[in-house]
Amino acid sequence: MNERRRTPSRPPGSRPPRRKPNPRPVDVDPARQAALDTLRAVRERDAYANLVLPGLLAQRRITGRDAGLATELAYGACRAQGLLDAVVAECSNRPLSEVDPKLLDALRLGVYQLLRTRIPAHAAVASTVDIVRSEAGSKLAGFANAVLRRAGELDEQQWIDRIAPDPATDPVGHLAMRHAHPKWIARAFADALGSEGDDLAAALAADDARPAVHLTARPGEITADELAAITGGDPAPYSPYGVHLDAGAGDPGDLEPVQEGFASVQDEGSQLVSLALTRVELDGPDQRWLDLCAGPGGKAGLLGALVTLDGGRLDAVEQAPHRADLVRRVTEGLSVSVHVADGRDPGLEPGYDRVLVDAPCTGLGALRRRPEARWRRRPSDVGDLTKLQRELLLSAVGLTRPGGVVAYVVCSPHLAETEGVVSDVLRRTGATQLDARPHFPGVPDLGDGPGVQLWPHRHGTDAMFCALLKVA
Ligand SMILES: C[S@@+](CC[C@H](N)C(=O)[O-])C[C@H]1O[C@@H](n2cnc3c(N)ncnc32)[C@H](O)[C@@H]1O
Repeated sequence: MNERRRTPSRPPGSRPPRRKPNPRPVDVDPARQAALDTLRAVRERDAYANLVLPGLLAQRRITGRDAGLATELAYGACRAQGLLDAVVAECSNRPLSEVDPKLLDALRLGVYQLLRTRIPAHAAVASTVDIVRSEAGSKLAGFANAVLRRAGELDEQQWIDRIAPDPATDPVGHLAMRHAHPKWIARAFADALGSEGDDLAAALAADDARPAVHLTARPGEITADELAAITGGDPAPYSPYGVHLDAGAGDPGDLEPVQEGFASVQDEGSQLVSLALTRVELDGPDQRWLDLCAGPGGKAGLLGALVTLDGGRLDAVEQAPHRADLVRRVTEGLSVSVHVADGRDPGLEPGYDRVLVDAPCTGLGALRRRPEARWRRRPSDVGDLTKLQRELLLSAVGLTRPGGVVAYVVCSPHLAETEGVVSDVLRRTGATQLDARPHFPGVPDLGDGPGVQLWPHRHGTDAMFCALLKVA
């Protein structure tokens, strides 16, 4: 409040001054408020949108179409943040750094509705301005109104034409803006694909779309056909254990087979790389398997079920105790032992027949499943991670018997995390790299090998990488 206009204090015993009636209370739409609160939690607390929003919806009893709208707005605005900010910056008379962060969250939500939904422009503007007015008063509501009206003068394509770099001189920068990715990530995709054109555009577009939920039918418990029939999903195209559900299907955790442990939520790519490890022909024993980075247990659940059916055993190593607990829960009843240890020196007896290293990575291959991740990751993350990846893979090779096999997996197509790590470890050990492609039967477009890079736009999976190493 302005100091100079402060009301003088009232003399003792006098009647309190009549209060001005409050301005008309603003009806704030609960779906949009939930979306906005999610954006705030992501920005203020580094929260994960897909953990925050379901909690808010349950707490506020937002269901049905409203829940669908809140989800579309929250996840969509998180994904598109860089593009939305560029448009806000164009429409604002002050630099973004001077816009109050809470107001910026609301503007992102408004611009998202204008550019990327079919919500009529007047409703997108009015609902956002209402929220700003209810929280911050008329002055900022006026600012929001002015920015959003300007943003609504062009559609998404026209904004891209105006603000994205020229495709002739900066094709990667152009596609990065068009598909709302940071340029360094678009660059990493371009390097892995060997394309700065249509293939890159298709990869970024697929990465920007809301993905289908994939389930794994637990081997020995239920078949993929049975699981598809129960859940109303479709059997997956490549994994014999996979089922795809619609992107908009409700919370898969509520499905009975998932609650009963017959099925788990797992990207089909994650199933395929686990299966590739099991499909390599081995001479000699095949009873001791190891998962060196097991939490939260997606791959350990599948490998554990398969090795149990074969009469063998899986050791599952995880450094973080709470994630090791998740692995224990997923693998209950299977021949699996969970160890809380550092995979670089887990203190286990060497001589494993098959070893999986699903190393911590940038996660650039699963950005479509984590709405805010692309704006949170930094290029500097890559260096620290590749060092850890190399150390874990070296440890895995050391723990594997001669003639045994190691699968090195990351959910990233970044060449430093994929081929860079593998070629370095091959150089330092006597291991040889196998052609992984025959171990992905029926999967098309696997490139020149020997490693396999899966892609959302080609395979409908996360962009997982898999290299298979035979130990000398
Ligand atoms: C990519 S995730 C593994 C995902 C898991 N395989 C699945 O399918 O659910 C990598 C895991 O490695 C764990 N981790 C990180 N550093 C580790 C280390 N030095 N040794 C063992 N595990 C580690 C992380 O806590 C994380 O749970």
